[in-house]
Amino acid sequence: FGIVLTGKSPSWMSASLNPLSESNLDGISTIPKNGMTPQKIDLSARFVAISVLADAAAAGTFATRELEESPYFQLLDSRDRAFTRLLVATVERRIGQIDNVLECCIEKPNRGKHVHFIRATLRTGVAQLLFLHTPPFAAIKETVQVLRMYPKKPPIPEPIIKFVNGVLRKLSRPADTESDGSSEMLGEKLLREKTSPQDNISPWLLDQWRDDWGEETTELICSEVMPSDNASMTARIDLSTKFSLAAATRMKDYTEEIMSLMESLGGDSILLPQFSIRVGSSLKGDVKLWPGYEEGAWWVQDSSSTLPALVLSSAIRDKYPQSDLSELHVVDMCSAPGGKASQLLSVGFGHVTAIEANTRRSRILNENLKRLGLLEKCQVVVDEGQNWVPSRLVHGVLVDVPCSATGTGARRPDVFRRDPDLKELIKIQRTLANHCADTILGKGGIMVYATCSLLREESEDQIRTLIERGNVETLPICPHEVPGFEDAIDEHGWLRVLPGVLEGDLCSTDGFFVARLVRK
Ligand SMILES: C[S@@+](CC[C@H](N)C(=O)[O-])C[C@H]1O[C@@H](n2cnc3c(N)ncnc32)[C@H](O)[C@@H]1O
Repeated sequence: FGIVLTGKSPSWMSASLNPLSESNLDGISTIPKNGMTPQKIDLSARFVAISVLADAAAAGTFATRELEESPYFQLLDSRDRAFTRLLVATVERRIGQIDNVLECCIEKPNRGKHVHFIRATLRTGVAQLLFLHTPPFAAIKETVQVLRMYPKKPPIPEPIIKFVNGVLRKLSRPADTESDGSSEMLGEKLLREKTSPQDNISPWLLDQWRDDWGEETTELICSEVMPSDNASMTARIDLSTKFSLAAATRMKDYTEEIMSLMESLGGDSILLPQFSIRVGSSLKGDVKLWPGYEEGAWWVQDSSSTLPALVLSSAIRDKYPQSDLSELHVVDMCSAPGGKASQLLSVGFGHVTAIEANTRRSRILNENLKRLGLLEKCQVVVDEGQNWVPSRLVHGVLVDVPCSATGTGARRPDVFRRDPDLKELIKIQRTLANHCADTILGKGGIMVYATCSLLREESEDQIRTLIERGNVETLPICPHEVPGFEDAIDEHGWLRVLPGVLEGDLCSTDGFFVARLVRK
């Protein structure tokens, strides 16, 4: 795929060069304007990965977040997209170890104009050599070639290109030859001797985990979310169906419907204990192209993320046994992209108010509910939750507060490198939780507070403070309500899911916290 860019020092990401616009596609064959020499860009997966990594590093953001929005990424075919995603995710997941290996063999790091692009190229090269096990010849040649495609002026000088080539070649050479003739690459030896998977997690976060959960459990969490071998990072995708919550709360036996959906998703998908489906490796690529997506048969939702709606629904059914769920009003506070709202709607609540502060995310929420055929019964409110007051107090509230998202790091490695404004997050979490308990929930109503955080400060500590205010108390979660997660119930009757701690298939699930309360 060759694109000819014309003009002065173009920022390859700039809106004026949006490659999706007709004029730029025409530009592939246009004669250079302003007498500038056209630059030919080989739009390969490696080029896109390196460019997005370099731009993200320059902007202080994360490439895994920016990638899908990149106009050049959208021009790649689906195979190249998958490889680009893999390259970017591997670099960002392993960035601490990659940089430590590079530090061992670069005496004077480049600090010039091209610093971000060069660093991104080196990191992408090392990621392929040491974590993706790409044959060294291809990994080095194709990666170094990207430096010659640098899309801005001035081009990267040839001596620098040779230097990058030299570093990657050095790392790929045998370190020592064993007596049996086998040898490991220098890069592999450095990786083994000088780095540890924990180098990829911010030290403040590791310290906090040690304080919160102790050394042994922190080791378990780390080995699950950052295994020493990249090969064990299998892509785990769990789906919820419209039948899952009703089946898990034993409202109706939907086994047949769920099994038939599983079959359509490939013979290697498995049923999780709370009726999520974990898809097998036979399903690849864009989830939007998988069977049943268009028809709204399922949505992507991690199995631990299904727990808040599960324990809310089961308590409301116990509390109001005579009522039809369609008569009850529940609020889904902090709703986008709508996984939990979809569960509540699919189980039959007749009146669900979904509140979301972020306009862009509320559009995604709307689209998701529409695709699933659930929008009709849902009132979507785009506002800060603390401003919303119901005309009548409601029967249930699920408040899934914004948080550090540290429980989702196995899938979104950037959360382990971010430095979130915890003070601000804790403040908004408290404001939202207090507002739900004081102003939204009726007497005897059920409230569920949830975070996908691995920090007590955002979870257990918040619930303690909320209970101390006096108008809510814990309604303990019982083992029979949370199939597969029984061992995650703590001494208070709250659910604390830590990656790597549960047995079997649920061992790899996201970290989550769920507390259920009742309004006094
Ligand atoms: C953890 S996510 C929610 C996930 C969602 N419950 C689901 O299951 O798909 C938190 C959401 O809260 C939203 N948010 C942040 N502050 C908010 C506020 N003050 N009021 C309402 N929503 C807020 C964020 O935009 C984000 O979409």
